Amino acid sequence: MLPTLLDVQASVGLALVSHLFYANYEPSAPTVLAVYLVGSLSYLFLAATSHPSSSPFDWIVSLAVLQTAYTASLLSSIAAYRLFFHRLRSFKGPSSLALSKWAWVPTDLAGQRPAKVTSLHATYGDVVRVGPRELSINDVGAINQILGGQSACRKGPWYTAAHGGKGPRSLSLHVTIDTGDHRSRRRIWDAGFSVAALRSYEAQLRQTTRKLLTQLDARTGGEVAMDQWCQFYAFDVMSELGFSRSFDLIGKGSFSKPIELLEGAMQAIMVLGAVPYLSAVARVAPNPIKDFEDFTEEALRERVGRSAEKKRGDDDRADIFTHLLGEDKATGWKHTWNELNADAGLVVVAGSDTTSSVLAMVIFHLVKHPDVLERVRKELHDVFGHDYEEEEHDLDFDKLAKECVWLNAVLNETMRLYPPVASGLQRESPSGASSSLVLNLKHSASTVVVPPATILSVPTTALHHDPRNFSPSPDAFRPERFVDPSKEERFEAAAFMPFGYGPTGCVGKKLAWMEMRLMLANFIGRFDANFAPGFDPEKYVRECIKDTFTMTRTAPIRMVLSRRAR
Ligand code: HEM
Repeated sequence: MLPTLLDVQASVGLALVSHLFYANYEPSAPTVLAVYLVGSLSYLFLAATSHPSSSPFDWIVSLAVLQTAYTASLLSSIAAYRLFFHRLRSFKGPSSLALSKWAWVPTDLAGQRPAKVTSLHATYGDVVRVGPRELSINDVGAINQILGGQSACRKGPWYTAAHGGKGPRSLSLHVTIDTGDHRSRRRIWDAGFSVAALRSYEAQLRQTTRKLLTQLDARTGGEVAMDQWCQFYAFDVMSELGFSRSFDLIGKGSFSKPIELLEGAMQAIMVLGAVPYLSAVARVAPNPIKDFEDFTEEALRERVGRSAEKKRGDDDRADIFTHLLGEDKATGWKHTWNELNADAGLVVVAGSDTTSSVLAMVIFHLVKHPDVLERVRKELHDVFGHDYEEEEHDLDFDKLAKECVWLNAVLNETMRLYPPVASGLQRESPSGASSSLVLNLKHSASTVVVPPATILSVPTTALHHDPRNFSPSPDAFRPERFVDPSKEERFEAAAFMPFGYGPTGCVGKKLAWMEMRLMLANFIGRFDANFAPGFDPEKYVRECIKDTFTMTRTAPIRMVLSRRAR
């Protein structure tokens, strides 16, 4: 028994009807699978009742023919629609990306999305179609309109995919899409990073910095994986300031298993975020970061258990959870257990990979540019006196921020060259039929009309490396551009956005700055550093830096430290 021509035509017709339906009500992966399953079982039932003399093998062959006709027609119809009829059809970009976001998977697996987006803008211009319904806008004028407080855009489907299908009141702040909910929660978070809160973290920050220096001291003369020590430092800081409990990676001098798992899983999050269908499938697979989640949940449980001691004043250390366990005074919003749990993971992830990447890369660049290192060191001596590198010398946070211009410039320049969150942050324009968004582009002095329900991003790396924003030599490490921007050919301050922008921008920015300045100033004072024998910095930059939403490295930055003579 083979299907008749009429059967095949019916399959093709059904595919076209499905496409019409799918175009209006974008289905989830389980819905698509359910349609296939129900359709197939119904066909088998019909075949069995109308052709009882044929064998089950014949019915299955017949079903396979019809399924192939259905799938091929559905995919062809979707492809033709996306290329020739879609509301974004007039925007330039590679056809592969207009057809499907699956085309991003090889690039994301290689961790090269920021470089690829930058090269797409060089080829196609400032507005590029980078997905069936997605545009990348490489223009400083679009930042406020897409990410700013007045923007009608909200977080895009990447964030839904990244939260792995958790229900409402179970999400972390970062993946909370509803703007009202985000605002209430953000106010609670903001309290944890207020001036007073940051002051209360200073002593702990100094203590962790001392611990790091002591451990590095013990390793002078031998080889150290400098980037990993920066990670140990940042993870310990976040566990201590997050939950008043140390992961103690610095003490152990190695990663614990949950943190290692987390690092491995970041790439998966990047790929799954690009292709939401994949994330639906991944949801039924074993959770790769279960150990990490159990670990942060356990830390949270212990922390909540200690709340009573803190209230009694037996433990007066303040931490970020002191604030997250409170409520928003304006709306009375109080976090659920699942939200607190998700935020426990967020504290660790958001605060660690980012800060550690900047520290690793700034030390890398200072070793590569000894003249700049000397400049920073001289300034530290001028500000703090010649004995500032003495042990236990507590550097003043305000002086580090306000008087150490070169120290701040090298950190800024590192974040310009290697923003730790390197790809554009995804937002979605409103979906109502009359909700087109008109963006005013600065460089081309033109406007672009963005159709409703378009996914948008402003590509951070492309902006940071654009000669129209930073000149001369936008790809070179030139911290002097931040020392005196007025002397630069081009310095577009608004195009520098390593911490994101607007109401969803980085809540931990000030803490990150305190941590980075303190660690770097102390490190520079105490150690001379060289690349380890055989380490090739040029090759390292070319081959070992990957974007997995936050920056990761595929090999250690090998250095040899020596203690500076007093
Ligand atoms: C150099 C260090 C850091 C950089 C470059 C950085 C960068 C960013 C960026 C670009 C965003 C926006 C992400 C988005 O819109 O999807 C963000 C958000 C966030 N960051 Fe940071 N970050 C850093 C350090 C920290 C630290 C130390 C913390 C402390 C916990 C932190 C906590 C957060 C949180 C909670 C969010 C989500 C904010 C929200 O959705 O309202 N970050 N960060």
